[in-house]
Amino acid sequence: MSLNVIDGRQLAERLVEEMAEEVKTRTALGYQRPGLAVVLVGEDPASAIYVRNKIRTAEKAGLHSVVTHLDASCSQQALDDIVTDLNERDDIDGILVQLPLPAHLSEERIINLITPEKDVDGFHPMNVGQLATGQAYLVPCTPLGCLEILKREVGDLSGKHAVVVGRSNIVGKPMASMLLQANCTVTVVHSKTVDAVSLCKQADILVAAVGVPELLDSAWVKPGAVVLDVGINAIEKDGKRKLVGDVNFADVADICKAITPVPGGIGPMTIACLIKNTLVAAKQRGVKQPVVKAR
Ligand SMILES: Nc1nc(=O)c2c([nH]1)NC[C@@H]1CN(c3ccc(C(=O)N[C@@H](CCC(=O)O)C(=O)O)cc3)C=[N+]21
Ligand SMILES: [Mg+2]
Repeated sequence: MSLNVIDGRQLAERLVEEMAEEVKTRTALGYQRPGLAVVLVGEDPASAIYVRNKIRTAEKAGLHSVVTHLDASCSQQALDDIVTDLNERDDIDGILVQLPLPAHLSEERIINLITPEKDVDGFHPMNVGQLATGQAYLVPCTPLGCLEILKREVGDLSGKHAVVVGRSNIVGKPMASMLLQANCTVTVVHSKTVDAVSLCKQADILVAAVGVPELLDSAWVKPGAVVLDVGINAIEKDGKRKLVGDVNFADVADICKAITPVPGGIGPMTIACLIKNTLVAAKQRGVKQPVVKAR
């Protein structure tokens, strides 16, 4: 079987270019530039890199962006105040508070505090409920990126057996909702599942989101399956730091129809979908301000 390694970087770049065109058109019509706010608490180096990537991509798309960096020891009240202010700001369409938060801060409280209209992560219970009832508005970026890839690689998903490995609120659960909405037969496999391997082996579409380095090898994959690897795990190999997914790429690559690599697969698509959600939020809010043309 000829192997198809899905180039998430290239696809994401194309999506961002398309969105940049759309932003240009909208601003030319007098709409305010879509605005994305990212809030980072603490000094985790991986989080800092992700936030920088998000802002760089937002700028490529022509968005207005604001980063708020709070000290790791900041109070819940200080974080709440920042979010409340962003909720009210007219120049901000999308708000993302980078997770995980330091242990003394409540993620649940922040997820509930971000106004659903600006919740570009799609984590607010209102947006989760809208997705679950087929009224999707803002949906989580990582599964949305997965769906974009599947639309291109598989086309019509109707009747396909999709197996999602992992049941997090961020990836597994919303991924299962979206696949169900697209008329797949959906199985969710998790740590308490009996015989996960044989269930995965039946998948036409296999989404791995467990956070265990290279857990899924060829025994888990049906020949001809499309495999999406959501995991981003830093491991030591031959004394060097290396990023690997939840799938043993080398072992699986020659039996599947298509596979996303790590890095360069789902990660860049997640960020492209964050920009997409910011545009969705901006259009829904529809803030149009008079344009004063300098001459
Ligand atoms: N509120 C919130 N929303 C998020 O969406 C969110 C979050 N918090 N916290 C952290 C995770 C992680 N995440 C990634 C996004 C892109 C890449 C990405 O682009 N990765 C590249 C490069 C990775 C690298 O070189 O380190 C790749 O896979 O090719 C990775 C990870 C979003 N997250
Ligand atoms: Mg996200």
